[in-house]
Amino acid sequence: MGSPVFEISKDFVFSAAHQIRFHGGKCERLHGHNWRVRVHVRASQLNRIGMVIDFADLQKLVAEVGGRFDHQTVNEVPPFDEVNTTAELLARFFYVETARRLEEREAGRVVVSRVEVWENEGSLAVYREE
Ligand SMILES: Nc1nc2c(c(=O)[nH]1)N=C([C@H](O)[C@H](O)COP(=O)(O)OP(=O)(O)OP(=O)(O)O)CN2
Ligand SMILES: [Zn+2]
Repeated sequence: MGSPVFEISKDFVFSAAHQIRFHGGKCERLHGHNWRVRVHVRASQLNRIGMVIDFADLQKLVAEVGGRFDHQTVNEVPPFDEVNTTAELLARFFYVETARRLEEREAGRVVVSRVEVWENEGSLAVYREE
């Protein structure tokens, strides 16, 4: 039998405007999305009450990372004043920032496994590290 892995995820939704620099098409013009960010985290060992981490605590962590974007122009919010605002790069940002906070809180017991970012119902980018 393989070693056990538990995984949970939490969604965070924000509404914001952006434009994709150098796109060369319509997405270079300012437009908006209701972005959905799904952060998946995993652990081999559950906490003392049988959770990877409480959904509510994960929600707080992800909201700390993503709250800065809500009802803003993403291109004006660092680091996206210098980094392009693609779903791929937003996914990487949520991954790195959530991973840092989880490490501080859980000392390595819980790690981010992947981050999914939807720009709309049919357009998804995934970031993970191998
Ligand atoms: N690989 C990526 N491609 C595109 C990105 C991206 O982040 N990564 N982003 C965009 C634009 O932000 C655009 O607003 C979204 O594109 P799209 O999903 O094509 O949106 P539409 O509303 O035009 O989609 P339809 O399903 O065709 O209506 C572009 N590409
Ligand atoms: Zn867009």
